[in-house]
Amino acid sequence: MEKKRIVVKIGSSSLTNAKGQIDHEKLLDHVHAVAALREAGHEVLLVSSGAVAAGFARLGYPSRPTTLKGKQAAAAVGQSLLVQSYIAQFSQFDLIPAQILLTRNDFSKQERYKNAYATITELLERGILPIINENDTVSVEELTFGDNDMLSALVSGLVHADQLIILTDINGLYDSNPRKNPLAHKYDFLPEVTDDLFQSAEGAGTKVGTGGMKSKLMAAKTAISLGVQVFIGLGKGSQKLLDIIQGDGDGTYIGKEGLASINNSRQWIAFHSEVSGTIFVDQGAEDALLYNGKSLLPAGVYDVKGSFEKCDVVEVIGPNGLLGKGEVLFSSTELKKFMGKRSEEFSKDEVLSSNVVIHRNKWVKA
Ligand SMILES: Nc1ncnc2c1ncn2[C@@H]1O[C@H](COP(=O)(O)OP(=O)(O)O)[C@@H](O)[C@H]1O
Ligand SMILES: N[C@@H](CCC(=O)OP(=O)(O)O)C(=O)O
Repeated sequence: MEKKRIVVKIGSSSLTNAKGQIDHEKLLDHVHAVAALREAGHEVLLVSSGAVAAGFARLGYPSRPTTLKGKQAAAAVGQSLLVQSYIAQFSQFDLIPAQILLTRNDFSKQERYKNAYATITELLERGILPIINENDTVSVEELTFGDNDMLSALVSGLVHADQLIILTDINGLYDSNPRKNPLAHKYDFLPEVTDDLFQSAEGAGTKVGTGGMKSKLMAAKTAISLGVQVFIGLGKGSQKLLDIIQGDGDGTYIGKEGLASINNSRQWIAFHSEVSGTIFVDQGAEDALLYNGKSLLPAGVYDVKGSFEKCDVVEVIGPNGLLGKGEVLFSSTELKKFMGKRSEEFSKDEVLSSNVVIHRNKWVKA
């Protein structure tokens, strides 16, 4: 069988009980299934939720806390308990877990993003099992990934995974919430995530889950745009993940075969970068960028807003609105001087390291 790289996301509801304790039977079931995937030769990364859910009871909370400091304190306690359990259980399969806690900032700063990629790749090459969670204890509310569904989608793009498996407490996406509507119909396969699907998806099903099916759909949409196929559902026993990758899982498969993988520079520009300014371009430049796969040259630029440096990310506006984002090779001061000019109009003392404003490899359409 062809070796695959699989990201497995496990939700709080699939690891803990409502009393704020790790459910060791559930955890062990996942451990057996991950070990079987590894045994079959596949690479695995776990994105494990459950820190808050596993920690709150020990802090004396009767249920999952709602305040930021309550959640952060619970996560600090629960994360250690979770990883302790994983280390103990994986050791019987000679698998060594590595804890990776990420914040939004680790993705939005390009250097940190590249570093996260390098470290995870090194761990995988050495046969280690990365166990990833959000660094809840230090994340500021506005900077979080939203939830671990989105984190798992971004991680699956980062590592160019073959598949993202989102394990939850329900066997897939239904056309309405099956906990409320017994006649709800399950989707076995969805070629893509269309906007109308969001109407059928509601919030979390239990007191420990956070995002519900809505956030899983958002995550699936993101993963697919990054070239990663998705499965949302459940299973039991050591064969469950092998069954899922072979197409026999109990859930919803999303995305067609052969999705194009997106290189990390483009992923970073599209999903993580902060925009430092705006460039306005004419119709010729719009056609070059959108339809002809060309780089943006100064001749097509007629206005510049904001103050940016070379290698910052800017958004580009054409006559018909937002076109996309890209890494700029001119500072805003330089671009104001050269906009509207053709390369041959640059005088000798104006020779720059590049006459390209945004290279096509560092450009993503809106
Ligand atoms: N259309 C839908 N199809 C399936 N489940 C849905 C739908 N809308 C809402 N849900 C709810 O989403 C829940 C799973 O999300 P969540 O509780 O956040 O789990 P997790 O902890 O695994 O992230 C299900 O238990 C279900 O109640
Ligand atoms: N980082 C949080 C995850 C919160 C979250 O997204 O939970 P879930 O919806 O159960 O995947 C934790 O470990 O508690």
